[in-house]
Amino acid sequence: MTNFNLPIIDLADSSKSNCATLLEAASQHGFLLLKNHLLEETEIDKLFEISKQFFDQPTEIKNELPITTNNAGYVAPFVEDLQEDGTGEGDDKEAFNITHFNLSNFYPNQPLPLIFQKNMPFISSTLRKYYVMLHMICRMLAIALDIRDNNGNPDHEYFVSAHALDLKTHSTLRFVHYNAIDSIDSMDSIDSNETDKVLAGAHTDYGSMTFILQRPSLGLEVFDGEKWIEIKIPESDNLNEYLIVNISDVLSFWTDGYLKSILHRVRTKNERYSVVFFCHPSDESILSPVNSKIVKNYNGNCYSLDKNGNPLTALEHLTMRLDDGYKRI
Ligand SMILES: O=C(O)CCC(=O)C(=O)O
Ligand SMILES: [Fe+2]
Repeated sequence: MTNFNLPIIDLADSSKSNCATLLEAASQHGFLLLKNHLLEETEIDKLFEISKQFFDQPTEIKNELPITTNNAGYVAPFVEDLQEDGTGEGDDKEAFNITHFNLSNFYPNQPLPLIFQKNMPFISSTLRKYYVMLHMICRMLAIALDIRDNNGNPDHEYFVSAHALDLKTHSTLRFVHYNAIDSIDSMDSIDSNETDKVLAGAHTDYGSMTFILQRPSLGLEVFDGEKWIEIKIPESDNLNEYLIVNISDVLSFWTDGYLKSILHRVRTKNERYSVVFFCHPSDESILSPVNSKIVKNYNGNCYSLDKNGNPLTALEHLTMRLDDGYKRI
């Protein structure tokens, strides 16, 4: 399988030329690596510790708060099927979703297992940092796209405003655990030439952008239109140097497809943990293309309409995608 070195974007550099570099990465590849991001090594370690503590528990305990139709709680193996083309058998992974945040204090309005409850002050402080990074990236993209308001004046806060902290959103923090393949019973179903197995089916993400942390650093693959490509993270002494960012559906709709929401999946035989933060704009955000010359000239015709021909809201799009992914609940 081909490897792919993701473009690296320095979050500490807000110069106009770096905004343009970010836009190019987001429009060419849809996946990128952030360096000089805001998460400390100790924080990332702690997120994975909390995750392991939760998933190490017996199934009955994990299942005390099963996933709800509005995406909160524990996702047992095979409950979710991310594979978009309908050929999937369900994902052999388990996850816990924390969602419905009150963005003024980053506490969720959902019942939580004890392990997450105990660590909520820490988790909230991490979420606050994710939002700072989200806003920085939103602003850089808007500058590079040179978004204008109705009067033709620069509106470089357009994406930031859609993610304002006083709005209702479905941003979601997800802890995911993939089993090692030799502990999976269904070895027969694995192609004899293949040592790895798809553990999260091919899909695009539903929000505006996604931040991904993974341990170990392998298993993520993106589809380049013809073939699957394994994402390679550059060797570094510092395990936490890079944070993966994945441009998702909402930013793609807002830019008429100029920014790419790329099909991706997880395929590995190793035990793997990931901590994924799905950023969503306010539920009411309209998913129609922004006022930008670059977007107009691109003319991608790439956004969804409802049955009356109106652009979808972020919540309508999310609800549609969740219904599709959780056929089993
Ligand atoms: O586990 C990962 O690294 C990413 C999983 C994923 O793509 C998703 O849950 O949307
Ligand atoms: Fe994803």
